[in-house]
Amino acid sequence: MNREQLSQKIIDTCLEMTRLGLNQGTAGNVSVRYQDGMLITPTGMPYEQMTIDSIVYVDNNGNYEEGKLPSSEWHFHLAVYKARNDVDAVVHNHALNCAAVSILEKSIPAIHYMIAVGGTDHIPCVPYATFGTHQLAEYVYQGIQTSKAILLAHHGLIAAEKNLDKALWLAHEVEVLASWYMKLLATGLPIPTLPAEEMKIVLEKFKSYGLRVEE
Ligand SMILES: C[C@H](O)[C@@H](O)[C@@H](O)C(=O)COP(=O)(O)O
Ligand SMILES: [Zn+2]
Repeated sequence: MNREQLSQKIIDTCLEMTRLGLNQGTAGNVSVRYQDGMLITPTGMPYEQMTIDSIVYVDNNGNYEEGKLPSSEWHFHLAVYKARNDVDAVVHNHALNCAAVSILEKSIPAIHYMIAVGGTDHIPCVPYATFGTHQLAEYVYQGIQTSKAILLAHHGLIAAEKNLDKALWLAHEVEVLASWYMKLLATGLPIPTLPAEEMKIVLEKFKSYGLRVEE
């Protein structure tokens, strides 16, 4: 895809993220790897107002186009691309249940085999740091190496995948997992989790599972 097509795809992904109930207001941001950097949503702009000209190119050194302001979270988007060669798209949101679990500063354990969507047996929660900082990007850099989906304490979710469709799909799956976990926590009962051996089997099966969003 060329820059215009990728920019339109970013906007469509943002709008779909809101339609799925995964975000609100101007929270969240979306990027794709592009040339020697990435294309990313602008800061503080409602998704409905974005045009392809609003999307900002940021190079791998953090330089961006004059007259445009990229998302305040461009540091952590670049950190994801630096940490993982196997992903080309990043979605960040403040989805209700993901944010709720992140406020508890908890990772989501293996409550359901679908926890394997991130590539490991839990969805990690990285420590809190102020939005838009190098410290937050550093926590993201560490956490995203373990899992393609991570919670940011007292903030929200990051999901990274091969393309935007897959990244949004992953974000949606993790929000469902987070909603189950919040319901389970509310019961006050002990929460059983799947054993590590079973999760190893599921993780292996997921490598060739065919019903995930096509590339
Ligand atoms: C304060 C921001 O909303 C922050 O939470 C950021 O993480 C976010 O989600 C949206 O910021 P941008 O509009 O700068 O992408
Ligand atoms: Zn945010």
